[in-house]
Amino acid sequence: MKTFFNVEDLGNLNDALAEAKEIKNNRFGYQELGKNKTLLMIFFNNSLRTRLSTQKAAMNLGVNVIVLDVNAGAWKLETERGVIMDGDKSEHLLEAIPVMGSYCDIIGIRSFAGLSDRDYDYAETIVNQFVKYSGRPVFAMETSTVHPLQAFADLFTIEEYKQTTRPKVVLSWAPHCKSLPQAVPNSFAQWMNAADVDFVITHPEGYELDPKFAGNAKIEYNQKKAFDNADFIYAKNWSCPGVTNPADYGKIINSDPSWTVDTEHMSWTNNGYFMHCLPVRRGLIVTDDVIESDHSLVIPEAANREISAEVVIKRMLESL
Ligand SMILES: CCC[C@H](NC(C)=O)C(=O)O
Ligand SMILES: NC(=O)OP(=O)(O)O
Repeated sequence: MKTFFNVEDLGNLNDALAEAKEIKNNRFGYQELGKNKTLLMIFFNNSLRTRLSTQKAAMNLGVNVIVLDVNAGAWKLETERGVIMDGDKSEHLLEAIPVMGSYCDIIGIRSFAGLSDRDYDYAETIVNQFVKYSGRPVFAMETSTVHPLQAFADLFTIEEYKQTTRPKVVLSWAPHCKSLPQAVPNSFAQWMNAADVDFVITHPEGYELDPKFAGNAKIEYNQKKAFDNADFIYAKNWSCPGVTNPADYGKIINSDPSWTVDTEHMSWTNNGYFMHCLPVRRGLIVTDDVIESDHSLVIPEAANREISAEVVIKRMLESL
């Protein structure tokens, strides 16, 4: 596996979920694979779960880990070609990338969407240069448009907790005070569409996800109807994806607090579980009672990030 950005990169999804279950019970069983191998984790943005779980996963596999926070210690990087570098950027990405690639065997990268230029973000301009110029396998640790390690862990968690063969899973928008990327909902939708679940997306008008990710999912603009009889509620904020109105890309076009998930919302479900990728802003996305309830899965969901990362790194090691 040379890149991990989309669900299809794992091949058969049921096989990948079975491998995750096996690794969860035997996470130290493959340490020979990582002997004398190095993972370079590159962060252009903050992280808690991804930073810790991916390092842990690599260490489980016997892999050496280097973590680089590009904006804290490295040279400020120019990402555009054809510019005269007489500003505050000392190094160009096109030198930095192959240099970084020379120190490692596998690269993980986090580079969030800028949320100002939709074409630039949705072309994955930054990350695709790492794929092209590093000479190494590259996996996403949340890029402009995807967060597959999160979605893999989310689906694995649903498989662990589902009470029926084909559960109803609802991706619900919720309000936020900042413009957030679409990467998490994009990947969640992509992976749910590939899984054996009854998938519904609910959000105010104008927040339609890119069709590349929303696929054939049912879109329900009435949140209460969407929650009806749901088994899993996956709450997340995202800024306007610019699908219905490109001029609104990256903007907050709705702040309606009635979309905040509270106990009444959860009463509409089939005694459903609450999920969120974290970090979460209580009082905006979800109330304290819901996220602290015995049907909140946010902690086991975060713990499963170690497992999704270990499957991906293991597969990349096996293909070196
Ligand atoms: C895992 C989530 C990362 C990011 N969240 C924030 C707060 O920037 C997002 O919404 O994409
Ligand atoms: N869910 C997730 O990726 O969390 P971090 O942004 O803290 O890594």
